[in-house]
Amino acid sequence: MKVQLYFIGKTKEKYLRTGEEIYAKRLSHYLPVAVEILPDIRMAGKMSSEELKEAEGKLLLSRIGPEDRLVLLDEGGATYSSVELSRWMEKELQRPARRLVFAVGGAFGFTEAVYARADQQLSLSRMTFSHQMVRLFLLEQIYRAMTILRNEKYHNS
Ligand SMILES: C[S@@+](CC[C@H](N)C(=O)[O-])C[C@H]1O[C@@H](n2cnc3c(N)ncnc32)[C@H](O)[C@@H]1O
Repeated sequence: MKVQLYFIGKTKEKYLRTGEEIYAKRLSHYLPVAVEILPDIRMAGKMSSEELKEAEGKLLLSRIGPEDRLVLLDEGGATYSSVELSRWMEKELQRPARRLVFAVGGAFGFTEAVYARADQQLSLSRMTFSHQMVRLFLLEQIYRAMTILRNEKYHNS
């Protein structure tokens, strides 16, 4: 099954972009994976945080098909150890869904409409990270999960 990641707006920091590219490339050796950066909303500076969130949410939902499995990255979501995440991935990849879609929210998170469409929420920690850092952490954790499933050396504990 194809794995799709949606990130809202360009990653501004080069050190994070470089890391994302490295892990997306590594991951592509294990899975058909695509990362799409949803374009920054025009006139965002003139919008309230609610308006911006609404516009970002509509853009994200326009990309999601009825047969997609949508997993939102959210600090309030389910937490797993890396080994548990690998087992979770294994199960997810066996589902009949068209794509396994991970979405990282913008700076203000997701709207209720996006939460309502989601099939699951996944937390990387109870702590809040910047939306741009989460992208790199997510890619690294999916990559780590795939190496665990293949019994490869990357994961050491
Ligand atoms: C700065 S956070 C927004 C936090 C804010 N509490 C909210 O949801 O309204 C931006 C995005 O980063 C992601 N994020 C931040 N910390 C995370 C964590 N610990 N686990 C999973 N995703 C996280 C989520 O996708 C979130 O929507």
